[in-house]
Amino acid sequence: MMDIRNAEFSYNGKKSIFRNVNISIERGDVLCILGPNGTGKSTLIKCMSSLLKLKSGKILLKDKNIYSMNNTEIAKVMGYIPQSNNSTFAYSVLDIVLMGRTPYLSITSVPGKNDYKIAEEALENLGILHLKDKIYTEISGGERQLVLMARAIAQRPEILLLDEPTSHLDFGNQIRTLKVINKLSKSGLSVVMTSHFPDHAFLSSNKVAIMNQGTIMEMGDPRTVVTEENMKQAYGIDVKILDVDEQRKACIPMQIQ
Ligand SMILES: Nc1ncnc2c1ncn2[C@@H]1O[C@H](COP(=O)(O)OP(=O)(O)OP(=O)(O)O)[C@@H](O)[C@H]1O
Repeated sequence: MMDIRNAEFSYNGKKSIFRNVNISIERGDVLCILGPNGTGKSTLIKCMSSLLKLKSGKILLKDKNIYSMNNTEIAKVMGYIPQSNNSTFAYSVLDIVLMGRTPYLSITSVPGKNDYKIAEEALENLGILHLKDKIYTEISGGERQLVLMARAIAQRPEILLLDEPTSHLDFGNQIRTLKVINKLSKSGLSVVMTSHFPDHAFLSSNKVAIMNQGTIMEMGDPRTVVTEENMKQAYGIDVKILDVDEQRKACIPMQIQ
């Protein structure tokens, strides 16, 4: 679905934010990118979305160089939700979600019955159909995050890039969002998300990458990558990884002195 080969990026042409990044994302993969503040997770996701151009290396989306594709071509395959979610215009929630259908409309056409159905289904899946007539700028930050997720789902992409999708969400909505990601990945959607919560890697991902000091420190199955040693190396803190049950693990910070 997506291949990142030997990627290097720099904002000013001099100091690299990251280098030697190699990632392969298959159909149905959920890749969770962990790592300390400022290590380049959002920058990498922006490169994957084509918003930022690599200094060197390649990003292939379904075997095509992403930088040779136009926006509509990309939008038919990829959804991207950035970290910040501001809007200046007083659109309704339903209008915002309908924007996800734009790649499928011609310049002169308006959304049809089927587009409304898809948009309402996306809102319902995330448990926020009741917000559909509210004004986007008048709902909470967490609700906005869910609305943008609904918009990306309504876009029916094959790969979804989510920059900290749970950062503004309450505990219930964090779990609900991870469940939706799980469900969508089972039907073939590939997801790349950044997170500050190692537990989310256990809950939702089949792959995890730890970004540290400008490169991918380790990548693979969450159980082998999210270890006490790697958490210490990446974040400089002691944690205990506990078996919660046979299926699940939890990453618990050690006592704060
Ligand atoms: N527009 C920009 N111009 C120059 N440098 C930038 C720009 N945006 C980010 N950076 C720098 O790039 C580095 C990586 O930032 P980035 O936002 O990708 O990190 P991150 O891992 O996503 O951090 P966080 O977890 O805090 O969101 C930081 O040192 C940051 O200061």
